[in-house]
Amino acid sequence: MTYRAGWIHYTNVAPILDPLVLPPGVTAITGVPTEMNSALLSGRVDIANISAVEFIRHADRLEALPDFSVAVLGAVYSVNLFHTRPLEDLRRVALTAQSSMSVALLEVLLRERGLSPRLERAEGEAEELLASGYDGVLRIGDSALREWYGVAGPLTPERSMTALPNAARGITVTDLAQEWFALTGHPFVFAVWAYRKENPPPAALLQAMREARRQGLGHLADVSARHAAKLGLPERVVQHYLWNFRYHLEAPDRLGLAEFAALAEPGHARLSFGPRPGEPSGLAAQP
Ligand SMILES: C=C(O[C@@H]1C=C(C(=O)O)C=C[C@H]1O)C(=O)O
Repeated sequence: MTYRAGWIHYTNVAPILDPLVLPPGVTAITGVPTEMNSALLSGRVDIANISAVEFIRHADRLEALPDFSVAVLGAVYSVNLFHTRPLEDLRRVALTAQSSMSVALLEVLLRERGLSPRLERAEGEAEELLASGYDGVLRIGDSALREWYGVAGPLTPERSMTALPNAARGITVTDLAQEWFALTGHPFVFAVWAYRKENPPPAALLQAMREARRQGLGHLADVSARHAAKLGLPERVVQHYLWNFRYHLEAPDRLGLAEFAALAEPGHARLSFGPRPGEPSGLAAQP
């Protein structure tokens, strides 16, 4: 029987997905996070890298791979609130329909500051939406990275990624993962690789994914060069962007995930993870 995968194929997953050779009997489709979240939950695919908040919300039905994540400690550069007023004065914020995780993160961050602007779904370029009456716009993924660089760039020999300004032309960019780090001191996990508990992936797929990640991270300059050309961004930007991700769901990532789960979805079911490589079976330890 065929095992069906669903991949969110943003640039941040390229170090795992670009070199991936699917084993026989496994097929794959691609889409944005909200599409892959619903494809997994409705049974159209058997495994997907999904918004971590959906894994938390459906922890009774889903299990996650123990060693795969899209996480960061500090800035992420591609989950951004673009705004024209200070956070405290925001009235209307446009949310992207592509994301479930960043919306949940924004809600937690606003709640922690006692803020409650109106949140509405609206698609389009951040600058256009800001010109059309929104004072905040949440964007994720490749377009958010590009739009961030449009505000913060250009990179010069003297100015590294971390020295770029976070405001220009009246637009401030607030990086939500950086805000999470300021609040908790922990990494933020955007995505995990989840499957329905009764239908775990074949060992050959796991092996292929781990091999692909080794290849991708081992040749990060090549992966970055390819994607920099596609995105129209300098190689140095994409290299820093990709180097900055944490792809192994390590102990600090799980701590951040558990902390987010407690804040965003109190009362959620216990999170379960598949056996770590080399472990015979059963659930891996909780943080
Ligand atoms: C950091 C990002 O991570 C992605 C953001 C997601 C979301 O917001 O729901 C889901 C999967 C992640 O791969 C990004 O694409 O900018």
